[in-house]
This record gives sequence, structure tokens and C-alpha cells, in this order.
Amino acid sequence: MSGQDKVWIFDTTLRDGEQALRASLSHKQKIQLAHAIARLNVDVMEVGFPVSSPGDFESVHSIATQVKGPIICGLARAVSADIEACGQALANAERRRIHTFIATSPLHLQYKLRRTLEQATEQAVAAIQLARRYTDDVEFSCEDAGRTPIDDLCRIVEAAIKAGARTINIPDTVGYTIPNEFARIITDLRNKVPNIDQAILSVHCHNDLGLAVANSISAVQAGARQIECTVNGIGERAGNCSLEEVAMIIKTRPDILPFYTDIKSTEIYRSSHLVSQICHMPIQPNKAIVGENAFAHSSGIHQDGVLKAQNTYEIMSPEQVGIRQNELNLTSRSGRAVIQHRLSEMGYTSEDYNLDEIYKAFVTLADQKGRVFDYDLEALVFFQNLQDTNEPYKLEFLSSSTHTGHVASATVGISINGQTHTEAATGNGPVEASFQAIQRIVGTDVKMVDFNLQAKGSGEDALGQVDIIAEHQGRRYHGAGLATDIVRSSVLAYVHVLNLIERSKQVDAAKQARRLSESQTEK
Ligand SMILES: CC(=O)SCCNC(=O)CCNC(=O)[C@H](O)C(C)(C)COP(=O)(O)OP(=O)(O)OC[C@H]1O[C@@H](n2cnc3c(N)ncnc32)[C@H](O)[C@@H]1OP(=O)(O)O
Ligand SMILES: CC(C)C(=O)C(=O)O
Ligand SMILES: [Mg+2]
Repeated sequence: MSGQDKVWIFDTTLRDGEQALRASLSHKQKIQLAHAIARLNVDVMEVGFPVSSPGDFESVHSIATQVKGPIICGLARAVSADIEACGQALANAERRRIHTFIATSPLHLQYKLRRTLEQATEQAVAAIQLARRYTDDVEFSCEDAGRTPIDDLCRIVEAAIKAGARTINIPDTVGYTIPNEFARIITDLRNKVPNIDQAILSVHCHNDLGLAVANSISAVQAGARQIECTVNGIGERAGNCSLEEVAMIIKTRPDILPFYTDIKSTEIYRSSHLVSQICHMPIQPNKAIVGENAFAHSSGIHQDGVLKAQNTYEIMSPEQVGIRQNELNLTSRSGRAVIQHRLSEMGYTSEDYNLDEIYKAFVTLADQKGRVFDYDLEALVFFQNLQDTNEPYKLEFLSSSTHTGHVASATVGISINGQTHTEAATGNGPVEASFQAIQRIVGTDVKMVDFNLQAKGSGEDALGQVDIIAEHQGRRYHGAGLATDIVRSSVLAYVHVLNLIERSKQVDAAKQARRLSESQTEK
């Protein structure tokens, strides 16, 4: 990575992230998450606020004892009791950091702390000096820095560095700033604070206006070298800067961002899903990097492009973030290219099906179901192979209704050699009513011997496959029908039987004609 500056990744999922949860995490859950975050290879992980409760103290203590790799950090107000609890909780860590903070904006000073900036500065200096007794690695944050006049900020930052803080964190606590404004704060600090080179400048952005990631990246461009963030961006209110987003921005755009992080990006997907699951915080499908749709392509033109060259529509590969492969969603916006690709992945060759016919059936099904799955496609191929397009009987329309406590009724339209016939009937259920209507149309004596209904797929929108065994003039026929509506599947299965009967009549007639011509030839 020569010629590139490292950006430190400070993860605060277990501290700021945890603040956002409806219920605190258990000790065991925190340990599990801490291991996952360490696997991401973050530089620092802030894992709690030890003074806040005996449980939090214990979690920080256990993580500091067990989790190796990153620097383990705890948060403390600029209060002796907080610093002491933090120092004790972190005692077993291989490398430990105490993070202390005080608010610096006029609003917070006046209403929350009821102190002047000078008093807050004195309190911060004392806290940093106390923290230095526990570790050389002390971080100081100016809470609500985003709304602090720059000269006030410069004054307290200079005093904090002098007191021994080695990282100066600039939080946009309420997510108020916009990128060039926030970058300006970093530039001003670098230009105006005489001892600024003795500390690493860090940023901690909140997402109230959806700008946490943009502000963090702008700050790095202005000279910050540590980003505080959380997995999935969880945190107070609208959350914090998202770890996976900043890590992948820096990885994906080295052309304009000459920086690197040590994040192991292939761990991103796994840790993101673990955080979501343990914290009961679902990931929105369109969430950058880790959302269900982040690497899914739904429209035909995109799918065709991705099949030809992945980077036509992917600026990073799913493998880079630990997703095995991209997903090509099959919807009514998909085209032939992706259907052919999927079928070939399932082992079908182009001789096994007629692409145009399958595509027509696919689009109809996709309109009904929204999304078509592999097993649906497979069923379409199966049914295409079962049906002959020149069949004499075709289902033209079907309408059925049921009312609890009343007989069901159905109206069925069947075309026979191109001419449509319609009948209505009643029955104990919509399937029986439809079958009665068909009987009236065709007049053929068909006796149902067996009826089997099977769901193809697992969701509410699963296709229903109906298989029937029917008897006609001593012969048995197997008919099958597939549709999202099971009455329709049943009627299609019946129509299939009628076509098989018709075909066997034709075969019989052909045999008889052959026999006749053979016997005439013999004479
Ligand atoms: C921006 C952030 O995310 S900051 C971190 C926020 N996280 C948390 O608050 C979670 C952990 N917090 C807690 O468990 C509790 O709030 C505790 C243990 C810290 C304090 O509990 P309590 O003593 O009951 O105080 P309470 O929470 O009601 O109020 C906070 C007090 O801390 C003071 N305070 C706030 N920030 C600081 C600070 N950085 N340094 C010193 N004092 C501070 C407030 O002025 C207030 O003091 P007051 O009661 O004298 O007015
Ligand atoms: C404690 C500080 C860093 C914080 O979380 C904030 O200001 O948002
Ligand atoms: Mg915060």
C-alpha cells in the first residue's frame, strides 16, 4: 500500500450501535458480536460504557480478556468514576484505549452541562490526565462538534492534545452538517491547532440527514485518518456511519481516494447479517453493500449485460464482500438471456425446451407471482414438454366462486378445434363445479379415479400442481396441470386428459386404418 495513507476503522457497534437497541444485548450476544467484529479486522473496537451498569462493565471486561487483535476501547464521560471504571474494565486487554468526551457546543454547554467552555475544557483535561494513568492510548471527543464554533473547538482540541490525548475525535453528534461544511472543520483544525500533528484526527458522524458516510469520506479527504462507524450503520436515532459502506467506498475508488483500510471485506456480509439477527434490526433490501438487492439484477437489460460482463452493472463484486455470487432475480422485467442462462445452470440444453414458448409462459407466471424461482422454471419446462401446441382442447377461461355454507359454482370456456364452448355448473367445491361444467361441454364419459394436489415451492405464492388419473372406456389417463390457482391447475389437468383421450383416439384410428389397408393388401 505504498503511497497510500491508512484510514483507521474504529467500530462502535457495541457502544453507539447498542445504544439504539430497544433492549440491551446479553453478555453472550456481545461476546459473539465482538468476535465477528474482530474478524472484520477493525483497528479499534469500542465495546461499551463500563460505568453505565455492572452488566456493561462485565461485558467490556470479558471482551478485553478474550478478544484478540483490535485495540479494545471503552467510553467514559469526563468524570473520574467513569474513567476509573473504564480503566479497570479494560485492564486485561492486550491493547486498550480509553475514550473520554465532553460536549462543546453552546447549546449543550448551556442547557445540558450548565458549564462554560473553559470549565468543560478543564474537566476534559483532568479526565484525559486521569485516563493516561491507565493507558497511553487516550481518545478525546468534542461532543456536538458539528455545532461548535470553530475557535472554541480549536481551543479545547489544543488543550486535550496537550493533556495527552492521542486521538481527537470530531463528532457530528446530531448529523447536522453537510459534507463540504464538515470537511471545512477538519481543514480548519489542521490549520489552526498548533499541536494537531501530535494526534490522529477522527470523525464520528451520525446519519440524521442521511449524510454520515458522505461526511466521513469528505473528512478523510480533508485529513482525518480515523472513521468511527458501526456495522449496518446502527446507532442512536438514524444511526452512525456504516462500516461496510466506508470500507467499500475506499476500496472501490482508489483512483480518487488514495487511502486504504485493513478491513477484511470478505467478512462484511457475514458480520452484517449477524448484527442484524442478534440486534433484531432488519436490513432494508436496498441497503448499500449488504442489502438483499445490493447485488441482485432484476431487469432484462441489466441481466443480459451482467451475463456478458459483470462490471457492466457491478462496481464491486459480491465475492469481495463475502457474498458467494450475484443474484439474477427472475421477474416480468427479465428477458430471454437470463432464462436461458438459468436453465443451462440447471442442466438443460436448448434442445430440451422452446425458448420462445417458455419465455411466454414465464412472463405470464411472473405477472401472477411477482418473482419466479428455479423450481417454477423447471416446472414450466416440464409442462412444455408435456403439452403439444396443436392440441384440440384448450382452456379459454375459468371463473369459480365459493361461499361458506353454499354450493360452489364455476363457468368454464373450452375451445375445441378453435371453437369456444361455455358452460356453468355447481358442485360441492369449485373443482367439482368446474369439472361438471367441462363434462357438459365435452359430453365425454370421463371418470375421475385419483386426484392429487402438490405445492411447487414453499411460499404463499407457490404453484399448485394437480395430477389426476381419469378413466375413459376402460383406459386410464394421467393428466397434470400447473398454475398459481389450484382450481385452474385442476381444470388444466382435466383438459390435458381430454387431449390425451383425443390423441389415443387418433392413434387407434390410425392403427385401424393401417390394419384395414394391410388386410386389403393381403387379399
Ligand atoms: C453522544 C453519546 O452517544 S454520549 C453516550 C451516551 N450513552 C449513554 O448515555 C449510555 C450510558 N449512560 C448511562 O448509563 C447513564 O446515563 C450514566 C450512568 C452515564 C449516568 O447516569 P446518571 O448519573 O443517572 O445521569 P443521567 O444519565 O440522568 O444524566 C447525565 C449526567 O451526565 C452529565 N454528563 C453528560 N455528558 C457528560 C460528559 N461527557 N462528562 C461529564 N458529565 C456529563 C450530564 O450533565 C448529567 O449530569 P447532571 O445529572 O449533573 O445534570
Ligand atoms: C460519544 C460521542 C463520540 C458520540 O457518540 C457522539 O458524539 O455521537
Ligand atoms: Mg454517537
